[in-house]
Amino acid sequence: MPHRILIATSRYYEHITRELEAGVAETLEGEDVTAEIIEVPGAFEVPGIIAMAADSGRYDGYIALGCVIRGETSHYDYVCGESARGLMHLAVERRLAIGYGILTVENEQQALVRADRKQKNKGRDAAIACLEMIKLRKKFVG
Ligand SMILES: Nc1c(NC[C@H](O)[C@H](O)[C@H](O)CO)[nH]c(=O)[nH]c1=O
Ligand SMILES: CC(=O)[C@@H](O)COP(=O)(O)O
Repeated sequence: MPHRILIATSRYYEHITRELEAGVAETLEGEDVTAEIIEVPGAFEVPGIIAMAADSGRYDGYIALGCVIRGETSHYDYVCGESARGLMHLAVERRLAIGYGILTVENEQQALVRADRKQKNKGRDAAIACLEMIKLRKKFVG
């Protein structure tokens, strides 16, 4: 039975998140999984859509993708902090297998390097984490 993965992706910096998605897709290739992408406006909405999807019971794991670039105000801190806190809450309180692929960076150049499959490829890291947490969850939760 293939593992069912939901990729919850922010469209706020689409040219960045598309590259993260490509890193995820490359990593999942050849794995016994099915993957579905759902889009949200920004990183702030990612935990909420995963919570809603988790209520369906249709997925074994989740990959959260996004890109948050610091602006002039404290908004960056809230978007980064609350999206991370929301995902951690889901992982711990609802035992969800989540790979974290939301970039939190100072500028676009830092984001490009981290999304690029030939450089830091953070999409791959998030996919690997999700796969490993799905397997570990089956060991402890069933
Ligand atoms: N500035 C960034 C945002 N801001 C938007 C929020 O995530 C949210 O969609 C909005 O406040 C409406 O609820 N989102 C990112 O993903 N990246 C940013 O750099
Ligand atoms: C991360 C953000 O929300 C940021 O892009 C918003 O920019 P600003 O703080 O200049 O309003």
